[in-house]
Amino acid sequence: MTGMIPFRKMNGLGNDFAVVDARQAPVRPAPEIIARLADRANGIGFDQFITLESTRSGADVFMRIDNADGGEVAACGNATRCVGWLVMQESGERTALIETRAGLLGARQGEDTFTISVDMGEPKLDWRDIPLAEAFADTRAIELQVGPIDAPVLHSPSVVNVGNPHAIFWVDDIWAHDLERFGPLLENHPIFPERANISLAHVTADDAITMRTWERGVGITRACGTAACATMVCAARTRRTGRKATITQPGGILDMAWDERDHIWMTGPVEQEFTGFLNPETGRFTREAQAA
Ligand SMILES: N[C@@H](CCC[C@H](N)C(=O)O)C(=O)O
Repeated sequence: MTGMIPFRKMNGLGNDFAVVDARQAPVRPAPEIIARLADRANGIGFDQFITLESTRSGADVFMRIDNADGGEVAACGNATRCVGWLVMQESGERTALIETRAGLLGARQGEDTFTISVDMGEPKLDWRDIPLAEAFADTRAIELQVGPIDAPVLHSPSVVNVGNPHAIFWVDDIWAHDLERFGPLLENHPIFPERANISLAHVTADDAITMRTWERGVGITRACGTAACATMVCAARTRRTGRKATITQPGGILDMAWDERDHIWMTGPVEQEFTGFLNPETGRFTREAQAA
């Protein structure tokens, strides 16, 4: 029987996480306990549950990621920055190497302690890797639409996998569409056998994009790091922008670049909110203190 264990609440641009340390003793709450803890009315309230585990890969830490619905996923950009920051706090170094199910990700301190850059690796562009349920030779714009066949309200998204699957719909106004309604329909569309994160993106300049995201397994988020990575790649691939852009989401701004080695770089803030204790078997929790 496990007792109460410490957690810390963190966020990157308002995309928030409960982070637990399982490097000394295993911690693996059941999906329904994670969903209960994620609940904003009665639980801690978060988008992802992050577990730090030990690893023999040579990385500093393995980061396990569970969505608010309790489903495990391979990638989370904003949490990678938070975990990078935590590792750097522990080690006193200015870099960190984080193992995820999507690969090894390098993080480094930015212009101040609370700004972290992460190398999110290479995008996967082939339809089989996204994955899609049917073949599309060109994933810059796939046949998928919402609304009447002759006057769709959303159509022809760009799709990409940046450790997790994303579809980006290009629009003129990210607030003109009912993402709360279309998000769950598109997330669960049969074209996406592993479901997908769904974003609306508006290119405002050659180096600036505004966007918002319906996250798979979560819903509307204030920010999504991997969605920003996906949007950078898709915007550059479709020649809507160059290979560097600021991406503005409701929670704030990320600096993005898709470099000449095909790696995606994301730079943005991390924040510690408070600490507490939780019981991973029962979902009971207490909130302890405001983080310094
Ligand atoms: N918030 C994340 C993405 C988390 C995972 C996503 N919901 C999925 O199911 O793939 C980010 O910052 O990237």
